[in-house]
This record gives sequence, structure tokens and C-alpha cells, in this order.
Amino acid sequence: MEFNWSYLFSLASFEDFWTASLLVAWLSILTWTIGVGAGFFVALARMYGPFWLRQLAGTYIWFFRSLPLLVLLIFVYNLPQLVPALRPILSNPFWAGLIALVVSETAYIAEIHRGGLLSIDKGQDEAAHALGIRSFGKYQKIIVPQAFRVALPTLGNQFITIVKLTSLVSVISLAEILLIGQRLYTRNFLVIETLVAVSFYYVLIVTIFTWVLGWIERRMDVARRTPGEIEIQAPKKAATAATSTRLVGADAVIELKNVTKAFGQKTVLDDISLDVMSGEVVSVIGPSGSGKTTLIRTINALQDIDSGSIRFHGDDWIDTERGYRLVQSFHQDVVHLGMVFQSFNLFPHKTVLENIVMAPSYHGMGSTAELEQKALDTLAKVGMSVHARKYPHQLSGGQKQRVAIARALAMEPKVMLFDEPTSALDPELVGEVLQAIELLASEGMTMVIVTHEMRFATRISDRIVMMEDGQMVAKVTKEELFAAAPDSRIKKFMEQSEAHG
Ligand SMILES: Nc1ncnc2c1ncn2[C@@H]1O[C@H](COP(=O)(O)OP(=O)(O)OP(=O)(O)O)[C@@H](O)[C@H]1O
Repeated sequence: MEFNWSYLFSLASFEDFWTASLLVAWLSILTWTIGVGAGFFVALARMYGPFWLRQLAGTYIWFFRSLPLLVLLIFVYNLPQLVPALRPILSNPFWAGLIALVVSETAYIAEIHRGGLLSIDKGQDEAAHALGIRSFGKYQKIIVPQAFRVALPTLGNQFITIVKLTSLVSVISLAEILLIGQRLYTRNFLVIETLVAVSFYYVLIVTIFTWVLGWIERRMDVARRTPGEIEIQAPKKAATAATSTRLVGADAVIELKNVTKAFGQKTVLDDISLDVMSGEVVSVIGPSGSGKTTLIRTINALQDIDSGSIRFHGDDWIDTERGYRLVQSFHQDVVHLGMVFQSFNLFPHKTVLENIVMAPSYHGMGSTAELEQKALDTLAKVGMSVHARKYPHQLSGGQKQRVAIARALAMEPKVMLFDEPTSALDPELVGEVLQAIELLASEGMTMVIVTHEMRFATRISDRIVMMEDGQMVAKVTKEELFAAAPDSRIKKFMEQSEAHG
């Protein structure tokens, strides 16, 4: 038997195949789009829901991934036998097929989203918390765009799977590509030629959508973007620390009282009390693992405490009398505590300017134009305005940290918290970050700085506190430090640290 080429070529213009191809494309797009939306909520329910919802989402995923699609299709199509009211919808093979495909695919897509969500660094969440960006805004602006970018290749792959799975809908008589082919070869017995044509139409659809998905992926890939041009005039050089005009006030801005925190058996903060006065710069030093980072993170509730209390600006802020409790206005007021993290925690999918404008815009602090101008002014202050249109991956570590400082400053905080701001930097980049911090100190900003930079701590601080094994073993002013005996704990520690640094 000869291969019938002319018959095959005639199928390229067979209208029923083109109609069926459009139907397959439409069914696949609908299934994928609804599945991507529904799957996201199932993933969120599975990860963050209350216990019963997590169980429910887990059971849904387990059940519909176990059930063969063919069984589900036939079940859904025949459901009107049990529930006649569903007949108007489910007796239509397109709707029955769509519902079965969506129910099944949502289970797979939920797991893809879960992978995307799990890949997002915890630091992104912490940065959102510190900037007062709450759940919905956090997901909308920070987590979902990044998680979606990570999940996109796998989601694209799932789309291809869906296109091919639509061929199963032929069992409930949907006139899709395979069914058109079957109808032809049962009449003319040209099975091979007809199946070649069927394959051609599937390959064509998959090729077009692979190209479209690839294009979307490339568009979302910030690593491919070239730094944008900056229209503003670059300042000749970064602002430098002015002669200090700083005065330490008599009012405490932050008051920690008998704060304790244990991780399991290990007490990491042991009855810590500390007042930070307005305009004061307090550096927290101490050996690795002594509890410095834990301490600073308790102030803006990135870390909970077991007992004790924290007051902010003379008002209740965090207490533990009836369990760990934040004051009601916590999330509005946390923005007054700017935080700079050791690992920067910039938003990688946003430009430098967008990183800075995001929180003020979320809090409605002005029009976009006003906020951008303010952001550029703040960037100029840390010597970063020329880089405003770059993405974080296009910056050095020191530049990233200066942007992180500008991002915190954009919320016009009353206090700045620095958690080892130079620890992740190469030695040659440390200076530029310290200079930016020093400038803030000279302007009278109240600051708490966890640092290993002893010389810097001595130069900039009004007070230095030393942690050791969860206890505050020294709390000295600069004068007391100079006057301290050479064999005092704090002086010895500082000397040893400098020698190793
Ligand atoms: N989430 C956590 N779960 C369990 N243990 C923790 C957690 N966070 C910190 N720790 C432990 O608490 C102790 C203090 O950690 P912390 O990060 O506060 O120390 P540090 O003084 O800042 O150290 P370094 O200078 O090395 O950053 C360490 O022993 C650490 O392992």
C-alpha cells in the first residue's frame, strides 16, 4: 500500500481540522488560565491555611493527581444521570471537558506554584514586614511576581501537556483534532496519512504556544534587561558626613524591659533591658552567636519574645503579659523603624527606583512623580542616583546595601535598625556603606547598629553594648569605653576583634 501524499496535503486545508485546532487552543488556554488562578489559591491554602484548610488542599491535590483524567472526563460527562440539574452544562462536551481538565490540572498546577512560592527567599517577606507592606500587597507586589517567574517554565510545560490531554476529550465526543481524524480514517482507511495530519496540527499548536511562552519568559527575565538610562543629573560625588550636629535627647525612643527569648533549651536573650534615647546611636557588639541579631529583630517583631516588653516612643509596642502581643497600630507604625538587613533583601524584580518607591506608594505618601523625585534625592544622598534604573543584580554588594539604606529612609523612619550591614560585603566595599551610615548619624538619626566593625562602632556610637551568651555584659558610653581598664571584657573583645579583622 502506497503513502497517499496528495490526500495528506489536502488535509492541510481541511476546514474541520482548522476549526478543531482553534477549539483545542481555546480549551487549552481556558484550562491553563483557570488552573493557574485556582492552583495558586490551592497552593496558598496548602502552605499557609489553617490546619483544616491545609488538609483539605492536600487531599484535593492527592486525589485528583491519583485519578486518571479519562475516568474523570467520563464521570463529569455522565454526572447529569445523578444530578439532572447539571444537564444543560455537562451535556455539552466542551464544558464537561473544560471542567474535568480544570479540576485535574488545578491539582498539578498547585504543586508547581508551591515550588515557586517555596523558592522565594524569606528575606523578601522580612523586607515587606519591615516596610509595613501587609499580606495582600506583599503577595501582589513582591511574592507572586517572583514566584510566577520561577514557576513559568514549568507552567509552560504544563500548558503543552494540557494541549495533548485535550485529545482525551474525544471520548465524550468533542470534535477536537483526534476525533476529526478518527472520523476520516474510519471512512477512507488512510490511517497513517490522517494521523500524520493530526500530528501536524498538534505540533503546530504546541510550537506557536512554545514561542509565545518563551517570549513571555524572556520579557519577565530581569537578568536580560540592560540598565535603563537615567535622565537626572548625577551628583558630582556622594554626600559626605557633615560635622555632627547631633544631640542625644532625654526621651527614650525604644525601651526593652526584661526581654527573654529561648530557642528550645538555648536561651538566646537572657533578661535584656535597654533604652535607646532620641538621637542616640547604639552599637551592639559581641561574639558570633551571642544574640545580637536576635535582639535587634525583636524590636520590629521579626523575632517574637518569650517574656518582657518593648515600648516605642513611650507607647506600648510589644508585650507578653497575656501571650506575645503586638499593639493594634503595629503594622501602621512599624514603618517608623527602618531596617537594613545583612543580605540587603532588595526586591530583585524591581529597579532601584521601584524598590524605593514601592513602600511609600503602597502607604499613599504622595503621587508617583513626587515619590520618584524624593527617591532620587534619597539615592543621591547615598551616592546611588546614577544607578536608579538598574536592577539589583546589576549592582555591587556595597551599592545594593546603599540602596537598601535609601529604601528604608524613603519611609522617613524615626529610628534606623542595622543588622550587620557590612558582614556580607567584600572588605573594599565596607567603607562606602559605613560612610552612608555615618552621614545619617551626623544628621541626628536614632540608630541601633549590630556590627563587627569595632573602629566604626567606637567612632560613631554614643553607647556600645556588648552581648555574650544571650546576656548584655557591658553597656558603656564612648567616654566610659575610653576610661575602661585595658583588661575589661569589652576592651579585650574589641581589641581581639580588631586584630582578627
Ligand atoms: N530561628 C532560630 N531557631 C533556632 N536557633 C536560632 C534561631 N535564630 C538564632 N538562633 C540561635 O540563636 C543564637 C544567637 O543567634 P544570633 O543570630 O542572634 O547571634 P549573633 O550574635 O547575631 O551572631 P552573628 O554575629 O554570628 O550573626 C545562635 O546560637 C543561633 O544559632
